Amino acid sequence: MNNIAVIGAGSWGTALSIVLADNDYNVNLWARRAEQVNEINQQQTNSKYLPNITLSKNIKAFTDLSNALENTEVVVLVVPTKAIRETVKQMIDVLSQPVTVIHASKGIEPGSHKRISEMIVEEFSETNLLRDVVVLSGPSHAEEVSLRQPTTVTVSSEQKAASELAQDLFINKHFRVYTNSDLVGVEIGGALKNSIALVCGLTTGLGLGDNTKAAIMTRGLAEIARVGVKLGANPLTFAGLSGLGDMIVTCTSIHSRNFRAGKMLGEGKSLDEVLESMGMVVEGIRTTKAAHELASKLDVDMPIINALYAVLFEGLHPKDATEKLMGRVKKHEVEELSMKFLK
Ligand SMILES: NC(=O)C1=CN([C@@H]2O[C@H](COP(=O)(O)OP(=O)(O)OC[C@H]3O[C@@H](n4cnc5c(N)ncnc54)[C@H](O)[C@@H]3O)[C@@H](O)[C@H]2O)C=CC1
Ligand SMILES: O=C(CO)COP(=O)(O)O
Repeated sequence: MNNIAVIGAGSWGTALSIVLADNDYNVNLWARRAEQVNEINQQQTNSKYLPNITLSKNIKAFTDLSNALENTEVVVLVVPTKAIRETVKQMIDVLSQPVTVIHASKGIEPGSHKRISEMIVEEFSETNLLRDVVVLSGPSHAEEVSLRQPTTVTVSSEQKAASELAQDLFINKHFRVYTNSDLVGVEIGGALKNSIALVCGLTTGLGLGDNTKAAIMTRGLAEIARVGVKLGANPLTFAGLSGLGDMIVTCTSIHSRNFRAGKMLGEGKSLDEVLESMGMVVEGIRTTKAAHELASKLDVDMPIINALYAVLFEGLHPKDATEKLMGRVKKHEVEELSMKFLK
């Protein structure tokens, strides 16, 4: 198998294409806009998403999905969470062979509270076109992966062989890939850290410092672990690359769109102004809706996520949200967590 389709030519789809091309695969990269496809094929650049990076000639771009999916057994799906279902539907319309789908998106669907692998399986359910579904997640900003800086990620699937296949496809001397059998934990950690990065950005925008950021990251991870364990995740996954690792990178990196969006909100910009100026997906906004609903449905204590929801969608001022969080009733730290895990 030499052809791999990468569906979604934003920053992350393009960076993953670079890894696969470095590993000698022919990459069929699908993008929606013809000018972007022409730029990739003629100039070997994708300047809106990864400026100053030259792409390998092994990466060929297509606007036609059926051309991109031709002769491929593996599809790497990297569109924003809100586009997962419609993109999978379009893939099903043109696929003539079963495929393994490796998704690398991070989010949860509001309303259904489905993880991305669940949405993919649901959309394929009436067909015999899905072999396996795998998630690839971890601390990995596209900007640094495209510069071949040392990066580590996790792949997870309900099928061990499928996660090992994904590991073999992507691993190289710059990009180290671990397997983890906890699909729920890997997807939940990757999705919810985006909300926590928005909060870290918000407090930074308010002029607060590193103590506050460390508090949000640590207590945010406790919230993620609580809801993840209720959904069946292994608590140890949250101490790994797709949990703590991704929390650190997203809450501290200048590359994080979620952190940058939160910072602008903290500085007083409106949500609409922020989203307009980003021009790239800020997954944490939509995922916060889903997480807020999940917390209430599963009766899980998620004070930081709920405060963020109130700031984003109910007009609560971030300063009032901070005061509210700090004025909560006294709690134990470790006992509280371990009790929940043991339940
Ligand atoms: N950028 C990064 O460093 C990383 C991103 N991710 C995740 O990867 C996913 C994609 O993110 P990026 O590539 O960064 O986003 P991006 O904003 O750079 O690009 C998004 C791409 O999706 C396309 N798109 C937007 N709406 C679409 C639709 N309705 N149908 C089909 N395509 C559509 C856009 O044209 C664009 O090519 C997100 O879930 C993100 O959380 C995960 C790890 C790292
Ligand atoms: O998931 C990411 C890095 O691992 C990307 O985070 P942002 O979407 O906030 O840039």
